[in-house]
Amino acid sequence: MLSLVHFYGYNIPPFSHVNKFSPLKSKTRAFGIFASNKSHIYLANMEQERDQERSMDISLKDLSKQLEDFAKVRNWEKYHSPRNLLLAMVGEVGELSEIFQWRGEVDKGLPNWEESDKEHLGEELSDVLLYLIRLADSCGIDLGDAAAKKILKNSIKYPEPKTKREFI
Ligand SMILES: Nc1ccn([C@H]2C[C@H](O)[C@@H](COP(=O)(O)OP(=O)(O)OP(=O)(O)O)O2)c(=O)n1
Repeated sequence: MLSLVHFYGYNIPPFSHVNKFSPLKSKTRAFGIFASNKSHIYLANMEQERDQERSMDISLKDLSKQLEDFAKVRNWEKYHSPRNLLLAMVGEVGELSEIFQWRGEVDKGLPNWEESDKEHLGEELSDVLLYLIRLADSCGIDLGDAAAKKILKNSIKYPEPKTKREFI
């Protein structure tokens, strides 16, 4: 994947590279690109498919590995202590809150928001998630496992309503 990406001069930001890319599919796509005059259409389709694959298949473990590599190659592991990561995450929660600050109540789906504001929101949500994953890793906590267990615990603490009346 990287060679294909580099060949076309794509500038891939650190967190958008995901390992879930089928070599078979990428070969098929590469052949499509070279075999056709309409290479820009194939390239656009390839980019779109890659976006879909990214959002569908990514797991906490994928993200955790990418974050580990990101810190390792920059020699940032020494800074990624539990306390520093917690503070960084809280800072990002502050940046996330600023997006909602002074807007009043916001409808679900954010129907009246500019696309650029939604993109910004996605970035700040990601920063919080990424630091959270890194924090959990730095504490030796398997976040996926812990979250699944917590959902189970919540369901025992707050059982499903048995009657419609209880549902309210
Ligand atoms: N020591 C660091 C610094 C950054 N990051 C990563 C995790 C976050 O996803 C993102 C945070 O980067 P910035 O501190 O530049 O924060 P923002 O992206 O929010 O930029 P800004 O505060 O300028 O809006 O980069 C990291 O892992 N470790």
